[in-house]
Amino acid sequence: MNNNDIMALLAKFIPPHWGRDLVSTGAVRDISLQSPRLVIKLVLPFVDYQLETVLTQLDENLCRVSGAEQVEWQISVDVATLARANDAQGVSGVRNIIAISSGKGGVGKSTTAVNLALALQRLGARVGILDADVYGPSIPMMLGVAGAKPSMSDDKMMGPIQAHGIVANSIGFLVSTKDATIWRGPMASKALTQILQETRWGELDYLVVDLPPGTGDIQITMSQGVPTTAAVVVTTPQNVALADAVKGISMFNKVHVPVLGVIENMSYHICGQCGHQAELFGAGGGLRVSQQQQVPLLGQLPLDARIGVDMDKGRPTMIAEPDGALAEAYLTIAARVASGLYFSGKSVPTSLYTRVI
Ligand SMILES: Nc1ncnc2c1ncn2[C@@H]1O[C@H](COP(=O)(O)OP(=O)(O)OP(=O)(O)O)[C@@H](O)[C@H]1O
Repeated sequence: MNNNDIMALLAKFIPPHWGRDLVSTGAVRDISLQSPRLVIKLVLPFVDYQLETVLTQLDENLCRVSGAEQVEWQISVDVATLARANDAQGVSGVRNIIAISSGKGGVGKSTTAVNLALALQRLGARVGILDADVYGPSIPMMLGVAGAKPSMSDDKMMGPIQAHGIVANSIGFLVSTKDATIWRGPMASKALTQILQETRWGELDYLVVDLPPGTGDIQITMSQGVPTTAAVVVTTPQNVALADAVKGISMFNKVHVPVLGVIENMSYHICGQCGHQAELFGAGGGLRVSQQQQVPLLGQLPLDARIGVDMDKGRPTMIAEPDGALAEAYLTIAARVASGLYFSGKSVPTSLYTRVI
């Protein structure tokens, strides 16, 4: 067997959510013929969805080249740490921070952030979520842990709340919304920095940060105070939301945070009775924005009553219906976010960036 022939086959293969092939990504770690099997060991620098299924397309050719009768793919994940977009101090143990924002309120940013965090976890990552939405912290309720209080240790570090396999902290656990609504930008930003730095997150591959909606001073200060790796913008297809999504993308461009793309939420409605699909808020808006702004459209999610109902019960759709079509949509978006993040920046040594205290 000639390993070069096998590497040549692998080097031609670009998996669906990837920007590059298996070999140049550095994912191929070992190839060995253990007759009758060809064993290929991959270590992925980001989580992916359904890669195993996709890779079987290569099996026939790999068997022909190697003389093996079957291919065994051994896949594990070691999420790469990407360089941060700004000089803000890194967070102990946290490899990458993904900011979720929306130009306009009420477009489903928090709902999407929670399901995205849970989808990343399902794909094998260690995930945390920080609810930085000072003016409407909804994540405690969405995760079914409203009223919980982070534990406090002697060194004044908070222990995050555990929910559905991820860890969470929220301004909502710590101050009343009434107190927070009168905060101005610097104060909101200070509270965010504090909660970010003074939580014992543990080892995380991705920390998802749910920013308050809008593109004003508060959001700018906040995005500068957080050692963000990249951002995602959530919008609905309505013109007014799209205009604000463009403002959101411009804001991140101004502060040099890479935008991984746009998620269009409430894109269409499927009638529960007859299955008819209706574009209530107009069609193609998210795609137009993504093309104009030259960022990917990461996915479209339907307006589906179950998404809201599940959230209200504290069991997000990713948990309530883990094998349903909606979960599949979130998993696909999560895979695009994870690979987009990896390909958007420069990998750095994890040990330098994620000092654990
Ligand atoms: N795809 C969807 N289908 C149906 N309902 C949805 C969907 N996405 C969000 N919702 C519902 O819309 C409402 C607003 O969602 P959410 O709180 O996530 O928005 P937001 O953009 O974070 O709001 P805010 O600007 O207040 O932070 C919630 O009641 C939520 O359950």
